[in-house]
Amino acid sequence: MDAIEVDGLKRRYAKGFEAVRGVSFSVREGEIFALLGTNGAGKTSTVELLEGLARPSGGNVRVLGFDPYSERTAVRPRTGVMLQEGGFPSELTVTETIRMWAGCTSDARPIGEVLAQVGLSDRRAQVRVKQLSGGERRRLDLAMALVGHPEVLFLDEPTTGMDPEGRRDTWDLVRELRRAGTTVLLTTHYLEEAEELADRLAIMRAGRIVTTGTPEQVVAERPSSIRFTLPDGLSPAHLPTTLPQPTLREGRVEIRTPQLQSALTDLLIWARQAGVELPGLHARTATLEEVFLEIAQLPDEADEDSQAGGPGKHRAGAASGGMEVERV
Ligand SMILES: Nc1ncnc2c1ncn2[C@@H]1O[C@H](COP(=O)(O)OP(=O)(O)OP(=O)(O)O)[C@@H](O)[C@H]1O
Repeated sequence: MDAIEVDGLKRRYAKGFEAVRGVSFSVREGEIFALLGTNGAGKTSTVELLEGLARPSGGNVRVLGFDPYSERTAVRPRTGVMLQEGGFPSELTVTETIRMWAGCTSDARPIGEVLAQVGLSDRRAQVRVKQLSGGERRRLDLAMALVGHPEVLFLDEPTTGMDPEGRRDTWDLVRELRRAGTTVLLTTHYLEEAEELADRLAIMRAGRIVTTGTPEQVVAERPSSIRFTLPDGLSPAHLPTTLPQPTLREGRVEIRTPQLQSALTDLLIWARQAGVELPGLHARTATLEEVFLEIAQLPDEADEDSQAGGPGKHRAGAASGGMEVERV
């Protein structure tokens, strides 16, 4: 059994707007899974269903084998939740806030231990919540999520507002939790965060998952690129015909290819045989940012087609592993 199982999940808000349109994925025990997507893609709407905060309008969710909405009492004590907005009483100190929360939690961990884990011990522990910086508030949010020994942890944009050091500390902490066997589902706008932490990830757009897999799998589905400056006296027509059609911009050649190794080999053999230097030669696989931007820039009208189930243009299905984007 996977720690989290999501199948055909839908969420419709008042006035019929469908924010989650049939999402399926699973998170294995002890895995870190990242949900990515532009603003409004449906990440929080999805995560709230997994947290049992609302009933899905379609599909199924299982967390540790239970329905988090109808079997909330079985699931809630075993999960930790870090919402986007903590909403703490601002007059309480850090210690008072966490003590209050620990009082509502069965089998709470020692407060000092949790505060030390998120870097809020010593003098910061006596500061009032209203005096905390944005990043410190996120640390307090995280501390609350960790009070009850969670087996599954939901982190909604955990490092928003943190400085680079705070972000690194949080990443280390999340990795430490994974080593201890905690399952983590996080949403983030930081692609670097997903690359650093996620064992697997999914990119959402307009209520659907467009692509999912390990970070390596997700980028491997996009073409790699080879770039160099066109040597004097040569035009793209001189390049080996086995290479994909190159583009030329301000003297730089770009070749986009799904077969990086073989294209690069062809290019280098040709260059050696022709006695040609390729200045500024640069070859690399796609980046998560490129994949993300490509998905984010899909035309808007495609959403309507996909919501209506119309054929053609953009078919971004509840993914099981592949890039499911088609454009005419
Ligand atoms: N309570 C609500 N009632 C109606 N529509 C809502 C409600 N909450 C969210 N939405 C809409 O649902 C869509 C998905 O929102 P959601 O907050 O899930 O996206 P998100 O991917 O988490 O975005 P962000 O990155 O900005 O947090 C958006 O169009 C949003 O306006």
